[in-house]
Amino acid sequence: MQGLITLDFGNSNPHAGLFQKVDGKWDLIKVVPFNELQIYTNQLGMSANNSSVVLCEVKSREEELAPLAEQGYLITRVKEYWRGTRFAGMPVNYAKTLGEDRLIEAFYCYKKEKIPTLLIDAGTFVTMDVITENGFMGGYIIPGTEAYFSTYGKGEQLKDVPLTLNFKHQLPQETADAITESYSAFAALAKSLISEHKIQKIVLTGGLTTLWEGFFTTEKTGLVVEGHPHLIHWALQYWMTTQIEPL
Ligand SMILES: Nc1ncnc2c1ncn2[C@@H]1O[C@H](COP(=O)(O)OP(=O)(O)O)[C@@H](O)[C@H]1O
Ligand SMILES: CC(C)(COP(=O)(O)O)[C@@H](O)C(=O)NCCC(=O)O
Repeated sequence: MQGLITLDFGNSNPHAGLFQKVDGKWDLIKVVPFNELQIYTNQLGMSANNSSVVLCEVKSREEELAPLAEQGYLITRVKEYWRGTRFAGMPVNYAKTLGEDRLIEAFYCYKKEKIPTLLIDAGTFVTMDVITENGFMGGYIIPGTEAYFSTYGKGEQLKDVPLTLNFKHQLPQETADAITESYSAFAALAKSLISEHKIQKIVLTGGLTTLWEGFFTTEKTGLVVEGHPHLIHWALQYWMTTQIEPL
């Protein structure tokens, strides 16, 4: 058996993807919180003898990573291959400060989709990136719902309004709706990107995927909208096995 552990160290919820190559084909066996990784590698018979590790980090967690290095795992880091301008043949029209998560997911879309794609990773922050046959074209960083709605804590009459993430997609006529529905301003930004860049496909990932799906399914746009819950792990697996070492 050959294994690959993909690590996504985002701003919250660091997690790991456990891949195994079975009959020449890579399967994602499980995605687990990083602090439970050891339990599952033991269960699945994965070790430094048969598996390697690939890491995408937006937030450094060196101390938590140390035990893996001590066990002898070879850790490939996306950051060591990202020097700006181009990444594995993909032109990148963005500063070198581009987050590794955005980079690696965009690379996957660039290679797999071949049509103008809007990639939305709705996590702690929401990123909205445009990928075309010309590469990574740029994108926005907007607050995730937790960060966004915490702003209302500054308003005396707004701070205690109970909110549910239930969108009505209508002109609000009471306070809770007026706050909640305002988040759809970001969906309006996505829609303007769609027309400006002739987007044919939207790829959604991250913890808030379902919420974002709701923004696009209320309209008949003719666009393909695809939820890809473990995009980051598949993107890391794809990059690792095609660009770094054909495992
Ligand atoms: N199952 C879920 N249902 C609703 N919200 C979720 C769920 N899982 C995560 N979230 C929300 O998604 C955000 C984190 O998304 P995630 O993609 O895990 O983060 P990161 O971008 O840091 O990796 C948080 O705001 C959290 O509230
Ligand atoms: C934009 C992000 C905060 C998103 O991180 P996430 O919410 O997925 O953890 C991350 O990609 C990041 O820190 N980027 C660096 C700045 C940039 O991409 O321009």
